[in-house]
Amino acid sequence: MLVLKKIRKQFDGKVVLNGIDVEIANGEIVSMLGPSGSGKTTLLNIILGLTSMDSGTIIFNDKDISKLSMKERGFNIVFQDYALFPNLNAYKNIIYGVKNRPDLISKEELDGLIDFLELEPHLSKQISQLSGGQKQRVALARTLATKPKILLLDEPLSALDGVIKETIKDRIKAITREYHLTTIIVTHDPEEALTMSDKVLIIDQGKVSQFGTPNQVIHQPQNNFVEEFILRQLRIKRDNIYNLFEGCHA
Ligand SMILES: Nc1ncnc2c1ncn2[C@@H]1O[C@H](COP(=O)(O)OP(=O)(O)OP(=O)(O)O)[C@@H](O)[C@H]1O
Repeated sequence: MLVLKKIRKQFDGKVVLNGIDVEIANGEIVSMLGPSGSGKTTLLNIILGLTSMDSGTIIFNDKDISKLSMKERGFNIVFQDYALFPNLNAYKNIIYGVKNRPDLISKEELDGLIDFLELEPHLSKQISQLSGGQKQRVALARTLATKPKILLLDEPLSALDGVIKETIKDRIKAITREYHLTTIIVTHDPEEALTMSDKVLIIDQGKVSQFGTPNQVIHQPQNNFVEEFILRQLRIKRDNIYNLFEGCHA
């Protein structure tokens, strides 16, 4: 279990996280949802160990990891822009973090991962030759190859559209279930959060606005912000689609 206790963070005197308390069970997929600037990426980076917090405690499987370095924590992230190495082909990108670590992942496991993400046909391609969805899968494979104890994804679907988005969504869900991997996803899209996760962590002005299952968020919004920000956006989306169909019949 990952326990965040009273996490606080300021940048240049501006409070970004104002006492975040959350418990995430092992194997759970949690989406962090909130408007732009609400502190989602900051919280993700604090969990990763990339950004320091001003105060608070992070407990992972009963151990206080607050002061451990990023490497010692053993979590890993897929960045929003994928951060792939353009001078290396897809395969070299995938094995980048495990090149000299046969103890970490066996050849069979690596092949299994490449197979699961359907990356064989693309292994020798340069990054510039890959589509958005293929880049996303290479980035995912590179991160998963390091066998992270927690997988962190920053806006994993934002650069993708349509069918590719749905495919990647399903694949992320399938792979995290397969590996029983605790996964924390940053998104600003309510639909994405509600359809991808076991729990949704809604952040507003540096505080937890609601933390619950998609069902709880939809049927028991805990406050005005959840009602306005999340449910209103979904209603607008739905109305737009219905209006479109009505337009077709006219
Ligand atoms: N390194 C930094 N130095 C100063 N201010 C920062 C730094 N990183 C983030 N901030 C500020 O902290 C606030 C929260 O940023 P953060 O990136 O965590 O928000 P977010 O919810 O992920 O937003 P978005 O959805 O737009 O990515 C913003 O006002 C941002 O300008």
